[in-house]
Amino acid sequence: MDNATTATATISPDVASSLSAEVRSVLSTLLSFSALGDWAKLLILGGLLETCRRLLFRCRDATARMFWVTATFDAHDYPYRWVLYWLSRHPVWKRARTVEVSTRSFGLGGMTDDDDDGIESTTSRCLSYLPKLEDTYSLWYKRRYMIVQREEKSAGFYNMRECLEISILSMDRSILQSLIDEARQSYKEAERKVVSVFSADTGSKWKLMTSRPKRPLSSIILEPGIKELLINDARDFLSSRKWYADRGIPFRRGYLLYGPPGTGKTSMIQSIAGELGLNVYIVTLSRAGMDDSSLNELISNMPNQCIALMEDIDAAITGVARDLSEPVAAEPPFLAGGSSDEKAAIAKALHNEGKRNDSQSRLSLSGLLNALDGIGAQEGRILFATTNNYQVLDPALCRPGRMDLHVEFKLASRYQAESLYKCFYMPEGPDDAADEHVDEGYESKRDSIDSDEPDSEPQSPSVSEDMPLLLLSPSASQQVTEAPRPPPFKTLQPGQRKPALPNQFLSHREALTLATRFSEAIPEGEMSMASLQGYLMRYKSRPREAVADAIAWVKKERAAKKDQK
Ligand SMILES: Nc1ncnc2c1ncn2[C@@H]1O[C@H](COP(=O)(O)OP(=O)(O)OP(=O)(O)O)[C@@H](O)[C@H]1O
Repeated sequence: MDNATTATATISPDVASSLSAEVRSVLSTLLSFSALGDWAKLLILGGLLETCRRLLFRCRDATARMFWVTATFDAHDYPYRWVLYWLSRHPVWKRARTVEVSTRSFGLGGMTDDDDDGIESTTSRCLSYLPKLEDTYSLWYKRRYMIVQREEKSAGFYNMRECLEISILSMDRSILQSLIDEARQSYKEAERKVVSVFSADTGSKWKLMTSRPKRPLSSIILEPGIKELLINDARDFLSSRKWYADRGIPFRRGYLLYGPPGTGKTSMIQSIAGELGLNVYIVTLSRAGMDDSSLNELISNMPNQCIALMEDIDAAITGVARDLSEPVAAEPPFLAGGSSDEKAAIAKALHNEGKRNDSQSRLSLSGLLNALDGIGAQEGRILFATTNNYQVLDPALCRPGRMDLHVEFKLASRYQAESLYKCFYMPEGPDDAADEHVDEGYESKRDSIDSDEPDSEPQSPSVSEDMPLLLLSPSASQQVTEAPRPPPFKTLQPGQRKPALPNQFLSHREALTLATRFSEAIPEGEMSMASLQGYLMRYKSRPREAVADAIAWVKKERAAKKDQK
C-alpha cells in the first residue's frame, strides 16, 4: 500500500503538468472561436440585466409598499367574516361581470326574503354576490383605490385555506382600521337580529354552530310574572358590574330552570339571549371525551359577556338518561327557523357532539363545581342550566353563587293553553266593524248549534271527572268550520283601517271565546306546552276544529301515556 502511494506521489507532478497543458490548449482553442467569446459576453450581459431588473422590481415593490396598505384575512377568523359580509353589501358587486353568487349566511343564520339587508333572493335564502376566488377586483373605499383578491392558499398536504387580501392605495395606515371597524359595525348590526349559538369542537375550541332569529319574549307563554322575573333579574345583573366589584362578589349569575320536557325552558333562554343581545355557548357535559380539564378550558375560553347553557345538567352528573318518551318539541331548540337541510346538519352535529360515551366521560362533580365558580370561571357570564330531574341534583351544584335563581316550569295551565290559542289564532290589527259582522254571524250560528245539539261528544269513562266538557260537538264543529267566510278582499281607501289579517276567519271576539273554550278542554297541569303547540300546529288554519277536537285529543294523549307506563 505504501509502495503504491509513493508511486502515485512520484508520478502526479508529471500528470498534473500534462493535464494543465492540455486544458490550456483546449481553452485557447475554444477561445479562438469568436462565437464562443460572444456567447460568454452575452451571458455576462444577460446576467447583469437580470440583476438590474430584479433590483428595479424590488425597488418598485418597496416604493409601492410605501403607498399601499395591505391586509390578509384568514377564513377561519372573525374579521374575514366581517369583511366578506361588508363586501357582499358593497354596490360594486351589482355591476361586476364576474362574481360568485352565494347563499352563505356569514354566520348570521338564514337571511330570508323579509330581511332588509337581503340583496335579492329566489327562495327563502338570501343571495349574496361575492368576489370570485382567484380573481382580482378594484373598487373605491373613501375615495381610495382598493384591490380585493380572494384566494386559496395551500396549508399543508391536500389542505387549502381560503383568505382574502385587501390593498388600499394610501400612506395612511388608519384607513385599514377604519375599513375593519366599518365592516365589524355592519356585521354587528346584522348580528343584532339574530342569536349566535356556539358549541365546542373536539379540540375544546368554540365554533359558531348556527345563528337563529331572535325569539320575541311575547311568544313565550308562562304564568304571569315568571318571564318578567327572569329577564329583569338578568338585566339588573348585567348593569351591576360595579356593584359586584365594590363588594368583591364574583360578577356571575346562574339560573336553574327545571321542570318537565317541553315546558319552555330552552325557548325562554333563547328569548332572553335575544333580548339581552348575548350569544349562547352550549356546554354539552355529556360529550364524549369531556373531562374536568376540558370543561375548565371551555369555560375559560368563553367571552366575558355571554350566556353559557348547560342542558340536562342532571344527566351529565348522575348518568340519568332523559326520558325521551315525553312529547318532543315541534322544533329542536335553537334550530327553529332554519332550512331543513341546515336543521338536519346541525342536529347531526349536536347529536355527535352530545353522544353519550360513558366509558370516555370523565367529568366529576367537583370538576363541574370548580369550572362553575373556580378561577377559570368567566366574569360577566350568565349561566343557564336546565334539568327535568330537579330532585337528583346535588345541593352543592344548586347553592347560591352557582345557581342563584331556581325557576320551575310547569306543565301547561289553562291560562297558558288559552294564551297559546290566542297566540295562534288571534287576528292582527284592531277589532273593526267587519270583524263584528263576521262575529255576529258566527255567534248566532253557534248559539243555535249549542242549543240544538248540546253536548253530543260521547264521554268516555276514562276521562276523569274533573275534566271540563267542551260545548261543541263534532257535528257542531263541522258546521262551525263552514261558518261565514271572511268578507272578500277590498282595496283600502286613504284613511281606511287595515282589515284583520291572518286567521281572518276569526274575529277578535270569536277568537277570545274559542280560546276560553279551548282552555276549558285542556286539563290543568297535564299537557306540556310543546304538545299543545304540536296539536295546534295540526290545526293551523282550522281554529274551530282545534277547539272541537280538543277533548278527543286529550283522551288520546291520556291513553297513550297510560300505555307507556
Ligand atoms: N311556555 C311556552 N311558551 C311558548 N312555547 C312553548 C312553551 N313551552 C314550550 N313551547 C314550545 O315547545 C317547544 C319545545 O320547548 P322547549 O324546548 O323550550 O322546552 P324545554 O322545556 O326546554 O324542553 P326540554 O326539557 O325537553 O329541553 C318549542 O318549540 C316551544 O316553542
